[in-house]
Amino acid sequence: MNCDVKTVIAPVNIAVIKYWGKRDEELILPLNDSVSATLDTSVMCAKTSVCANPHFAEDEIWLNGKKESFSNQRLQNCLKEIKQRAYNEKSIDDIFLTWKVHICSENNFPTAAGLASSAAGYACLVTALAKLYKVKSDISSIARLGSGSACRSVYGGFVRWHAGVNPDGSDSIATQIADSSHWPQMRALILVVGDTKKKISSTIGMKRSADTSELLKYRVQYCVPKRTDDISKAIKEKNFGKFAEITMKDSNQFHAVCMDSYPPYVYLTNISHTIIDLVHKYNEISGETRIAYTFDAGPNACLYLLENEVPKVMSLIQHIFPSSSDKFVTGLNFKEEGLNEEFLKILSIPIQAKDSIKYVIYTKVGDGPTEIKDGSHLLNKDGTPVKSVLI
Ligand SMILES: Nc1ncnc2c1ncn2[C@@H]1O[C@H](COP(=O)(O)OP(=O)(O)OP(=O)(O)O)[C@@H](O)[C@H]1O
Ligand SMILES: C[C@@](O)(CCOP(=O)(O)OP(=O)(O)O)CC(=O)O
Repeated sequence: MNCDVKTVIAPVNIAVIKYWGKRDEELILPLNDSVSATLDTSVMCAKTSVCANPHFAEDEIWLNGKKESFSNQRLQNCLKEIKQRAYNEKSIDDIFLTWKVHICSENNFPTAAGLASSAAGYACLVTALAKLYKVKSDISSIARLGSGSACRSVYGGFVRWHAGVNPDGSDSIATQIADSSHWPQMRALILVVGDTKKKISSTIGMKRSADTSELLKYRVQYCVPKRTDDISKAIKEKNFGKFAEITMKDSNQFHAVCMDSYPPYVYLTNISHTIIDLVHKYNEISGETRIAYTFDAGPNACLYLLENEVPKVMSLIQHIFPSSSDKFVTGLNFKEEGLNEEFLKILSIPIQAKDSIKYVIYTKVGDGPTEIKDGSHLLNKDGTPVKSVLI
């Protein structure tokens, strides 16, 4: 029994205008547009293999080496919708759509830890299924059914998710603002403060905010539309100062919405606040905005900055947040830079307890999902997971 295995890798994305709040829970339709940068798959990615066969008894999924239940509604919705699309497009024989599928996926970074694994994971799954069923049209609205933010990982570069107005969600899709080559100096440093599962998931948190926060209503109506247009313009014009200011203000407002919810909930820790303080002081001393921070539903910071700033910022982070790890920084290579004593004095941020930041991922803006054609599948031709992925 041989089947055609399709394998795809897909990126994470980190929003600069945050998606927070749904107008439809089942179709995962957001209250507002959002904007993100897609990060390079050579550093962080999900990898997914899929295959279908008339002899498979049931749909099966293995995630990070473990068999998981296929009863997950979001997973089922994605599969159902991609088959529907294939049927509408007449891209393959109808009989193929009745066969059960096997799916095997793994992330090369922690799952469910606020590092956008669901975004990379569902973008990867839906793209792999689209390859399997030869679906050619835009699939961002199908990735959206897995996790809202996943629709932005379907494209590389800088991406906007349009909230849309149609009740069926047909216009709630992602489009590219600029591709990955547009702003080649743009870099991201992910400062991992905690990589354990968060107490309040994004799904639960944003529901509570949509139900109770007055500030969220104000944000959706008055702040996000202007910010979204302004940041798209800043990206197109490569205006880092503007890009950074909007990014930080939007992150701060999102976390203020969490506090404005009832009961309130908090994702940022003291270390997150020290990072915020550090960035503002750094920018102030520099006389211009050279670093932006943004925080998702967790304590980890994503710093956006330009490549020429990386050596200094990285040395500073290693100085303020000492580590006992010899693998403190992973990802792209960079040169160390000596720190100026005078600069440290003016900065006056105290050195933090060892390992307050667990590790740093250094990456850049990258492309969308890509099919892997070198044969390094996660499924064997008989649909069983390859041995090395099982734990
Ligand atoms: N590679 C993958 N393939 C399929 N599903 C995945 C994959 N990776 C993650 N998921 C799904 O996403 C869930 C984790 O999503 P969750 O939103 O809790 O965490 P996160 O995406 O890491 O954090 P955040 O959305 O706040 O950035 C997993 O439990 C799983 O259902
Ligand atoms: C803070 C965020 O990262 C929230 C992401 O929320 P999810 O996309 O994980 O939520 P669901 O649609 O319920 O799966 C902001 C963002 O990525 O825009």
